[in-house]
Amino acid sequence: MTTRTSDTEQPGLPQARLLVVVAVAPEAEAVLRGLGDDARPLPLPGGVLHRAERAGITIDVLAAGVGPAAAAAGAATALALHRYDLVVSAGIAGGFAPHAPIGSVVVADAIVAADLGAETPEGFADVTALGFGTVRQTPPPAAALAAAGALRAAGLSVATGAVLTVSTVTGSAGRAAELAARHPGAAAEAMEGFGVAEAAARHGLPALEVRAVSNAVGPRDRSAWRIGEALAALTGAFAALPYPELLKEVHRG
Ligand SMILES: O=C(O)c1cccc(C(=O)CC[C@H]2O[C@@H](n3cnc4c(=O)[nH]cnc43)[C@H](O)[C@@H]2O)c1
Repeated sequence: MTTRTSDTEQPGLPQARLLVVVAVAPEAEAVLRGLGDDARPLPLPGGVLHRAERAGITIDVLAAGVGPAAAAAGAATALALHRYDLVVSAGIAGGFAPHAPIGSVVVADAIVAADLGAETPEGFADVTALGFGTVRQTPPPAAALAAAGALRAAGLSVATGAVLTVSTVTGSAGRAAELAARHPGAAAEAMEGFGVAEAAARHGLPALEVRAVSNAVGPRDRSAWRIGEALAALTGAFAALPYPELLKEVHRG
């Protein structure tokens, strides 16, 4: 039988738990460095969770793979096997100019599936406009605000706005302009947030998205990606997030 409690949990005194879902191992390592690097591995079907403790809170980090499907499958697996209070999608991202320059950290105020829909003669129609499904998950506003405030207080360059989830990395100015026009004020583009947030929603849990910007959304220029800089910003963000406050806001909401 599957159990949803951990070996660290006291009966009658459930420990607060957070699940962080990233795409690839270097992102998981960056997050874990921010948490203090004392994580231990726990097997999970199709992957490995790395469990850290911070401020009395259990934080599990999972590298679930690139793209919304892998992210949703990984998150759903962890959520089925363990109890969590909050889920965070994290990693590197493309930033929309001028809101989110390279090296900045983006805290999502909306997590939007930006290419889930159909092309029509009148242009793109998302699945909500087509009459089924949703393309937007909204992080708890107070928790997102608390996260952004703490990151700013720690000296990080922080932007807030929608983080778009796409299945194809934008590689042209035309596509960047089209996305920006459809989602005014969008701060970043990545490939996993909506999958993670959908999995969380199925379990009745809130989700945040925290991204460090490695490149500008626009014409493809691999030489301009600053992955090391973004991973360092991700480490800084996970060292500075106010975990007890986030969980308090989530439980209050
Ligand atoms: O274009 C390339 O050659 C290339 C080289 C290395 C990595 C990639 C990726 O597509 C990584 C995708 C991975 O990183 C996130 N990410 C980072 N920047 C963006 C972006 O501008 N648009 C979408 N996703 C981005 C994403 O969440 C994936 O996990 C490409």
